[in-house]
Amino acid sequence: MLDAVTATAAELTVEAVSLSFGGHRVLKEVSMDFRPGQVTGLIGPNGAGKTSLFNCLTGLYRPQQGRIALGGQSLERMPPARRARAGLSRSFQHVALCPELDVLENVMFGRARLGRSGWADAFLPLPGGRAERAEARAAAMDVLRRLDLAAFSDVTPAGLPPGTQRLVEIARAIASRPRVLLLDEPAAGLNPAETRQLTAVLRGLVSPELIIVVVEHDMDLIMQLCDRIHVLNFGQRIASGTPAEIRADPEVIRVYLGDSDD
Ligand SMILES: Nc1ncnc2c1ncn2[C@@H]1O[C@H](COP(=O)(O)OP(=O)(O)OP(=O)(O)O)[C@@H](O)[C@H]1O
Repeated sequence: MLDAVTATAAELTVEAVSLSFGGHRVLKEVSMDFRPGQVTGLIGPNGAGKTSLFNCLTGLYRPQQGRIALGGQSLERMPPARRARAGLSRSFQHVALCPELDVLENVMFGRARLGRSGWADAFLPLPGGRAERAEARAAAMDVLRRLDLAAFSDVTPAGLPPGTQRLVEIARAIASRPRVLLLDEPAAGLNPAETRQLTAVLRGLVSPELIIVVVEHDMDLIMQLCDRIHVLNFGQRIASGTPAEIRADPEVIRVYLGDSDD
């Protein structure tokens, strides 16, 4: 029989990843893992390489060295679209919802990777896509209810407050039932009340199969939300640990927390 460790879902692993632009080394032999059932924070000063590492995970950037694997399967030769189909889902620093679609349709768009007949069938009135469209609507509506967004299903995103738009983005990201949810500065532009709501929503998403990774400068959110934290500085991992361990790490305090966690 499998023991508890081997029976858990797949880990996302980064091994000795290095990335350069011209002569500028942005990531230097970075190794870390991201575990299912946990929220992992990725923090560090501006320019430390956090977004670049996200871009390596999603396939937007190709590291010159190192290995990235999900459940032991190398992602190296997989272009971004295939990684998305393999279960990597991402939200961006700036809200990137489709302004012409209403909230429900935006979330349905997130389900497109699960569809058998492609995203066009989810929207165009083609006969082959009718059943799939109904299924996608129902599933998207379920996600909206889960995030307390059902009341906004038929409005377009532009009229919604920033915190609600952010939650719609997250709804779209989880509608694809990802194995890995990568959130790049989800609290950017939100007020404290919206940030608290976001923290609660993200905590509610934790499930045994799902890997959640959050890049964020809001240390209250990071410390409340995360089970583990990795810290980058000048492209190098300088610490990994629980929030309490990271808070007490002298190197992390020196390069990052010293003037931001007061
Ligand atoms: N496409 C690119 N071309 C050249 N340099 C890049 C590129 N992408 C990132 N960089 C450089 O890599 C370094 C790390 O940037 P990155 O955006 O990954 O940092 P970050 O930790 O996410 O910062 P922030 O907290 O400000 O978002 C920076 O010096 C940046 O200028």
